[in-house]
Amino acid sequence: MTSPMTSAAVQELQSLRLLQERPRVLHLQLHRPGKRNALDLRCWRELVQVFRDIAQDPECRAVLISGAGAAFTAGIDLAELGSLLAALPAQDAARRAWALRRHILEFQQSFSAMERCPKPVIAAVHGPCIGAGVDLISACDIRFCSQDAYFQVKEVDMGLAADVGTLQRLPKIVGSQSLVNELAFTARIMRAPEALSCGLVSRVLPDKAALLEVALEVAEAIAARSPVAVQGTKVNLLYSRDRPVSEGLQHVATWNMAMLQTEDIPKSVQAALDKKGPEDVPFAKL
Ligand SMILES: CCC/C=C/C=C/C(=O)SCCNC(=O)CCNC(=O)[C@H](O)C(C)(C)COP(=O)(O)OP(=O)(O)OC[C@H]1O[C@@H](n2cnc3c(N)ncnc32)[C@H](O)[C@@H]1OP(=O)(O)O
Repeated sequence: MTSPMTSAAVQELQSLRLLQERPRVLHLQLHRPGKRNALDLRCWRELVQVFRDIAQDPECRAVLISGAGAAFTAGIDLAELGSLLAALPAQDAARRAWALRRHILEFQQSFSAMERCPKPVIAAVHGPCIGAGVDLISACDIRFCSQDAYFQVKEVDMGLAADVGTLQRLPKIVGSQSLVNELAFTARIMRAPEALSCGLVSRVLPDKAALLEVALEVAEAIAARSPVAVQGTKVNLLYSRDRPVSEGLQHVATWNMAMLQTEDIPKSVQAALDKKGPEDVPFAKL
């Protein structure tokens, strides 16, 4: 079963690479290994397009994101960041500010598209995950890493406040606001064991090969389940994250007044009665 996402349009990706190694699972690689997968403008744009396409792709039910080569990512491409700042309109502060605001909102779109995509996204981090890399993984649904991974909210060392999601999402992932504040104020490197203990990642694997294998297995397990159930779960978890419990409950009631009518429920119930698992049920595409 090949996803439409592995078709011609996707072959044109340059800073990303899209692989299909398991049925119904897409594996997106940050793919500038010679530059430690530094996120260039092409990459930021390709991320938006890829996740918009994945959201619409009925063959894809889960996504894995990893880094090619020696790093997950070295963060924003610093050479390009310099050029972008140098190219701002010279004559007027208001116009420079307006142009910058537009750029920042565009950068934010890349990770928001990933977060809004109803298919669960698993980040598999090995080696350095720096600056915008932390923003990126904060927008993912599940984070695993290898023993050699490290995480750094590096923006403060570059003279800026992080502005593409870390400051907004990380406190909701990591239980301790004090820890987030410390990491963001000091750019201290956090290694895999601490990332596990504070909840940034939920598993640490010995090396990259084991990491990718486990991440693909989990993606496959997600993809085997009812897409109505899984995607409804992601949408409602995200909705509820930023709202009071009462609003989340209203939302899921309204959601499920439509979705409980799915054929996936009787199929799943019958499978359970027959002592079969969801892997044995042929759920229709969504
Ligand atoms: C509106 C803005 C929104 C976004 C803001 C985001 C901000 C951030 O992301 S702040 C963080 C920026 N990143 C960094 O400060 C990391 C810089 N890189 C490193 O510290 C090291 O490269 C790293 C520890 C990741 C890996 O070290 P290693 O020894 O393995 O490799 P290097 O020899 O240093 O690098 C290999 C080639 O990659 C190029 N490169 C590395 N990082 C970047 C980068 N961020 N941008 C552009 N290019 C990068 C490096 O120059 C080498 O290239 P070459 O000399 O051509 O071989």
